[in-house]
Amino acid sequence: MKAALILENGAIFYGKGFGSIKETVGEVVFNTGMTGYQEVLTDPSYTGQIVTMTYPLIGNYGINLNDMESSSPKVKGFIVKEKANKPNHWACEMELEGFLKQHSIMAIEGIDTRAVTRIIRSYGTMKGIITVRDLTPAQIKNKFNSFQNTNVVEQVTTKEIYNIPGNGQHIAVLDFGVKKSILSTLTERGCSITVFPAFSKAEEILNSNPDGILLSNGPGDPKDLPEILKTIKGLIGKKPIFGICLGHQLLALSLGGDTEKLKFGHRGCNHPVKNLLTNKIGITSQNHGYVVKKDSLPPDVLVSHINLNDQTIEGIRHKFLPIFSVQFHPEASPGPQENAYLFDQFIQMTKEWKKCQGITA
Ligand SMILES: NC(=O)CC[C@H](N)C(=O)O
Repeated sequence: MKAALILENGAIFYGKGFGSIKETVGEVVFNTGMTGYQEVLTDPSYTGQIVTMTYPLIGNYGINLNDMESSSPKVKGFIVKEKANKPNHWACEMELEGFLKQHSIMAIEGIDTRAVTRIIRSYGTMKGIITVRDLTPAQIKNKFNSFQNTNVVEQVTTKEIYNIPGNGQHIAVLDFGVKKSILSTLTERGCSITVFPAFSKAEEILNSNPDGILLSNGPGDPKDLPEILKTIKGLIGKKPIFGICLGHQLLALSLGGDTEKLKFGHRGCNHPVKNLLTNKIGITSQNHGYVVKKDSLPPDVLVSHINLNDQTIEGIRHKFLPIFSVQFHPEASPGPQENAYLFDQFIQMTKEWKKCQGITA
């Protein structure tokens, strides 16, 4: 069925609708990964966003239940150049189209996604509509005006506390839309995990007596979450803390720093990041539209990592407290796994902290 992608700057691209045919509006962002579309679709941090993949062939290895980053796709829409109709992979359990249909996600194929990307790179991230109707200019304007990407963390956080057993360190994960691979990376290291809803109080989290606290990734603007900042302020100095992506941004805000929106964000699998403490460069997986503002951090917090493409802040570390965070995704999925050492550092930090507290590990 003929469908159109309408961008906020007036550009219209025509293609073919697939998945669940229904109108959708969201923030259009591009991802430059050559593979990993399933992890992208199911990463809760994309809630409210229409994702366009720059790589021109999507769906060629199908969908498998192992690579889900959450129980269902979270994107608001999906834009591809060519949808592969006959996936081929030993692990393939389903086709992309059926998967999107099953979960009511509208997608469009036949779009020059690199042209869309060039528009976003020039004008900045903007809203978009995927539709099969002929909308009038007034209808388009209305659709754009009525879409705001707010209250997204509450859509994806767990409603209930739950535990994942393990024999190692006890980690409390504050779930702002946590990716499954963050939990599995901790599980692989033997951790016992308690996952808390995003709006839990600091007291509740501390009462579970964790060895460390992980602030997860998640969708939306960190400044929309003042309640969570209050919680994090109540955790700082009490336990070791590790923040990832939204968790990193929230941590920076809680420590007195500031965040801002990037022109078009970082989403892909090959962003070079320099660890300023070791001088080593890692290739990282990324998905973020906001960033910690340069020179906004208080004197007791240092910048530990920077992005070598645009020199933005990619990691911070407290000078005295066992607290650090990164903007990129050390759990990868999709992307290179060479940054998983950060999980080991965090676990080591929780052990040392315990010793300093005079508690035998
Ligand atoms: N992956 C994430 O946690 C994203 C963080 C935040 N929503 C951003 O876009 O910057």
